Amino acid sequence: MMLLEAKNITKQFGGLRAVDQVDLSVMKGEIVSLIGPNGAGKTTFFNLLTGLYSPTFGSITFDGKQIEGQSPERVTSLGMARTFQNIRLFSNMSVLENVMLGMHVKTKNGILNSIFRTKTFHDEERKSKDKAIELLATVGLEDKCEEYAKNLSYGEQRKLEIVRALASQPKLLLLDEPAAGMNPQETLDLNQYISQIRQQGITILLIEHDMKLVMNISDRIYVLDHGAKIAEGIPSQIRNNRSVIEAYLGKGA
Ligand SMILES: Nc1ncnc2c1ncn2[C@@H]1O[C@H](COP(=O)(O)OP(=O)(O)OP(=O)(O)O)[C@@H](O)[C@H]1O
Repeated sequence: MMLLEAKNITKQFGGLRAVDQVDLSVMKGEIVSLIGPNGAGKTTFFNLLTGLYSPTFGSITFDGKQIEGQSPERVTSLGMARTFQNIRLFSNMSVLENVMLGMHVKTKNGILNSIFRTKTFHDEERKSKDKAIELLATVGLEDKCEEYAKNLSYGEQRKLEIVRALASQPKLLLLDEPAAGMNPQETLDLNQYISQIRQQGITILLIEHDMKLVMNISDRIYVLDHGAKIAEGIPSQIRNNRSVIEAYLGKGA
């Protein structure tokens, strides 16, 4: 079943076409990677999917609904969550609070329940807290609930960002360079963790520069260069694709 279908997506910044007529689709349950040299348009494409930018042209269908140009809050509430290339945690809040904030979109607590601190409010808070601890335990961070996010190691902060995204119970998780700055062991752990997330029924779209991780984990790969899609296929097809090799290494490679 198709979960995400982007058609003819184009984003123009003044004279620059950062994304140029890209078609991309993701089936439910897949792990799909989006790769390409620096400046290829990958993050811009994520920003278009998640509502941070509106496309200049093109349509995006997610879980049967048109979402192009919708607000990030609306897109999150429909079941899409993401992490960022540069970690965006609330560094002066605790690990637990960071995850609970990610959950906010799904809790039933309305403004009145929050103001009057009703029984519903307390019940919901308790449920959210238990769920957050359960999620943190999947990455071994349950003992660090009360730590400030800023005191976690870099690898732990990356994991916390993923957990926070998962807290909104997404159907589709977008990961923007999750292995950036990780050592080989942390990258191996991440590989396993992403596979576990998929086993829970969550579909994954990944931007990543670590080719070992990409080739290992992806069902399919899309390659962008200068905003345009230059290849798509399974890992073995992409590894041997002439245009892809040239995009990374230059013509004559
Ligand atoms: N808000 C913006 N305004 C103007 N130009 C932008 C904007 N955002 C991105 N760009 C430009 O669009 C192009 C694509 O950038 P983008 O960050 O999407 O590439 P990327 O593939 O994610 O690169 P990297 O791998 O280095 O993160 C670049 O030339 C960038 O300078």
